[in-house]
Amino acid sequence: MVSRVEHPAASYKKIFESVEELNEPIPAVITGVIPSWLGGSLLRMGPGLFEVGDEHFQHLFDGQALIHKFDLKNGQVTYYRKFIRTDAYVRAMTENRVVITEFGTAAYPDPCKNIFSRFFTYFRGIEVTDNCLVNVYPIGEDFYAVTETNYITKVDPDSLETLKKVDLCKYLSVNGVTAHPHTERDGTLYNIGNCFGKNMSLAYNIVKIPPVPKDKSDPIEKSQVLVQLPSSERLKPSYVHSFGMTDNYFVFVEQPVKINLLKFLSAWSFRGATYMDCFEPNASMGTWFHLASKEPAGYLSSHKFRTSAFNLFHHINAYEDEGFIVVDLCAWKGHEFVYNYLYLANVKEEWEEVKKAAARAPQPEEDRGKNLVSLSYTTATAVLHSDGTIWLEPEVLFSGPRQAFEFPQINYSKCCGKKYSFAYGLGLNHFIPDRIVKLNVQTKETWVWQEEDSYPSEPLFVPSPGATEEDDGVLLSIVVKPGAQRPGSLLVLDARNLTELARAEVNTIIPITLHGTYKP
Ligand SMILES: CCCCCCCCCCCCCCCC(=O)OC/C=C(C)/C=C/C=C(C)/C=C/C1=C(C)CCCC1(C)C
Ligand SMILES: [Fe+2]
Repeated sequence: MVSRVEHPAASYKKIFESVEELNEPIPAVITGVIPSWLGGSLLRMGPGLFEVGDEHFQHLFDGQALIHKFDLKNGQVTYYRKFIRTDAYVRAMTENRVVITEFGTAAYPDPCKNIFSRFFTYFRGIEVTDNCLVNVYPIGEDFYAVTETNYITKVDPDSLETLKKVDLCKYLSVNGVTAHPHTERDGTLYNIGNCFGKNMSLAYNIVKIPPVPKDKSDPIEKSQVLVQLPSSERLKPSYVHSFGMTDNYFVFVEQPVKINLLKFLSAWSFRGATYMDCFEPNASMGTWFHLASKEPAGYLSSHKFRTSAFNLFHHINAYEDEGFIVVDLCAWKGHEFVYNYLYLANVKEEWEEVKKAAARAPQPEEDRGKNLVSLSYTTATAVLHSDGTIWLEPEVLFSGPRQAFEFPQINYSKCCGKKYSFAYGLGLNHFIPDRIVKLNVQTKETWVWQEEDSYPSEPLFVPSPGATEEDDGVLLSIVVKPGAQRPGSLLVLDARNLTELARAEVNTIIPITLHGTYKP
């Protein structure tokens, strides 16, 4: 699956540019045949506004949250999008400037205010962003657009209207949770987040939101902390973007990208500080794996699993087999933070510059290990050392120079936490998304969908009704082809071999989307 594709025209810049929301859904022009059983909505989140007034957002994860929807019904498709009315968005629109500090862009006090109110603005404390550009998923019967802070935003999945802002701190002892919860068949939802505990102690809390109660009340009100995991450093928790879940265990990977809490708490009183300024690498800790049992919930503190340094954003899947826990991840070798390379100025460079920057960044490839684990199908190793630590070496499932397999998806309803064969992902070519990949995690066989000057998004797997095979279903991805007559499209691929079944094209550019949900 190693791509040799080049992008000299740099048309990928278009997916990092602002667009307007739509007043009503627009019909798409369909080629091919959309399976008749495929009726529902593809909901996705991403940044859609990259500047306000004369101020530009700096980082890929700063643009204001835009929700996208492709509706599929009776073989017809429409496309719709709306900006989420977060406080960050509404206040930016009202004041025509960045009002709330984003991940990599600082807000400055209003220059029109007098010196006293500007002074007090500095000391009002941290105004945490609610810019929910990362993902949208259901909690009970409701849908929420989310980032990684304590604020999540309830949205109407039909009209895309913003309904209400919810502060998770009211219900849970966390400073934020990931945008990648796990959901069980009955609707129970698990997530993980940093918690700056008592006496400045730090921990990661795994939290649980139950299914909708019989009285139909809001399940978020019944949230609870299930288990607490310790931080390797007292004042520096690691950045956490996702976690793994098997039938009986939670898997938390503590990566060497640290949040310096002192910097975090003090940085905000200085002009121009952002979340990005509070991260720092730990060059000596490597990467720590933590396990917690689900039932009864408890941290397994006697197990000290360690491996060499990598950045981790996305778990692919984890499962138990013959007494082992197999954990599949998208890893980036090294301790330097990959997000340092995702400033908009970098990803909007000309192609040769994009390639040079990606060559300096942590690499998605890994080295091969020795076969000491007794599972017949893996070369991954786990070696017990005299100090009680267990040193892990991975088996590399895919590796290519500056070619990442990222934004992984699986047949979630069938395979989450279970032994499985197929992962689907977005192929990043020097950070530019330019192909869709299917990977057989057992045999390492790959399949690729790729088209010239086309930039796809994370492919979501939708199973065929009554399917018995793991890969019997379709992949849905938003593809942007900037030079085309109808540059935005919904692509429907046969998940068995990545052949195109249909595409539904609209006459608008669709900016980059990060994650989303298919609502049947
Ligand atoms: C789709 C194509 C992408 C093209 C480029 C991608 C390059 C790929 C690099 C690897 C994959 C990265 C995946 C990341 C995906 C993502 O969605 O990230 C978005 C994350 C955001 C917006 C995180 C925001 C987090 C915040 C504001 C956290 C705040 C906090 C702290 C830092 C400390 C604790 C408190 C608090 C407030 C929670
Ligand atoms: Fe993510």
